Amino acid sequence: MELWFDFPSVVTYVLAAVSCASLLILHTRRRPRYPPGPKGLPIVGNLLDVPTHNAWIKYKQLGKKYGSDIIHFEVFGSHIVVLNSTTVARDILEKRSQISSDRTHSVMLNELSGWAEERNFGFMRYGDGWRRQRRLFQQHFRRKAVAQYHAIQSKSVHSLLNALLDRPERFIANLRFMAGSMILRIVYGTDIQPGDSRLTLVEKAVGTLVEVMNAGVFLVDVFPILKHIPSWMPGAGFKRKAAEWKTLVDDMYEVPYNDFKASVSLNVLLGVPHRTIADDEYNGYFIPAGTTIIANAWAMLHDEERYPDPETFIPERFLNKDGTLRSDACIPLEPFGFGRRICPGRYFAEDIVWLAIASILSVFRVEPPVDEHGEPLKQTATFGTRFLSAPTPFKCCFTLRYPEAEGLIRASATSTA
Ligand code: HEM
Repeated sequence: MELWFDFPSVVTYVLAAVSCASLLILHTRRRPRYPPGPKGLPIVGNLLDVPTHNAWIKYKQLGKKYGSDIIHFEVFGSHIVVLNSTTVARDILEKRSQISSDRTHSVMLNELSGWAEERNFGFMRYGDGWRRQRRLFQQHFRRKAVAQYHAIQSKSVHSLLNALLDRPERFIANLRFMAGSMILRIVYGTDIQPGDSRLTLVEKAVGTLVEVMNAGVFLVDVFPILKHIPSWMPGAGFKRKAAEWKTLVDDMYEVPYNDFKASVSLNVLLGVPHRTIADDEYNGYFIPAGTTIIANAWAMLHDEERYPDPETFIPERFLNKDGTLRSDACIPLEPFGFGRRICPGRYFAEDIVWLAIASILSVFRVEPPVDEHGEPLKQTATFGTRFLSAPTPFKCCFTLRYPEAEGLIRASATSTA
């Protein structure tokens, strides 16, 4: 794990030394029985064991190593618990949701970088304020309410098909534009064109969120008192960086545009961490109040017992021998989180993902590109290794399934424009 801090000043040293001394005292006390995990070092604990790249894969490997679906880390006295199976995640985040639905307050993220809790209830601490916001949101996005967006969703998908016909090589940009422009139509009734500068601004601002999440541990989150050191001091590089990020985030919130961000962060392999608000015991393990809980959705969806050979694309795994859908096949909910904080946008998301995939496949054959001998080029699926992982750029061809498809695509794009 990276420690994000540049050359410390004398003040920083003194503050850190005092806090380290307290941590050392705590460390030497009798240790409760936490879930298994790597043995940490004095004071810093598991700082060097918490992975920052491909964390979902490493958490699963550690779970196997310790023979447990639940693993534990301690960093500077703060506890982190990772849940690698759906059963454990349901037990802790659903059955005990009254104590496991809080969010961690991060000085770096929520105070210094502009991602204030009041700007997005996804960051809000568990309580009445969050409850009010969530209720309001759900009125517009619950299962029955999302039908009102189907016309806009169809219109966006029709424009997407048209864009795929004109610029198939830009398929990733086309998909991102569909998501962003659709949210704008729904929330503000605004139509935008590809390349709109506000869209670029939002993408940059969301990038800062990813950077904060990726950076590892910020000392200011371990010792919040450091937020008071002036930005010009040596050791305050994190404050200068945060000020840069905050400028972008503030700009984004100034334009009526920020809801776009929900649509760009689709691949949340580790969910959004929860935090516990009371001491708990699970299967004989102690989980103290204030523990950060990470649900490893990737590990759950790569469970070999549920999905044999999980890395291979085998759609038939969901079908009966006669080609009909298996009665126990269902859309896995793990990517949308758990319990009281489960993604309230999931019905909307499921509908648009289904509509886009079904529409693309009904008019296009999506295939790998071919080499000079007409043989399909072999491509390995690789993904980003850090928080919000997306597939690394790859090539594919969109070919019309039948000649009349072009007319259909053009006509539907014009009729819904
Ligand atoms: C495939 C698309 C999506 C995925 C995979 C996804 C995933 C997630 C996850 C993992 C969480 C955290 C859940 C937890 O804490 O346990 C979350 C929260 C949230 N999502 Fe989504 N999401 C998607 C689309 C959307 C959309 C389209 C919207 C808006 C229309 C949305 C709005 C929210 C909000 C407001 C929260 C915060 C909920 C809270 O903290 O109470 N999401 N999402």
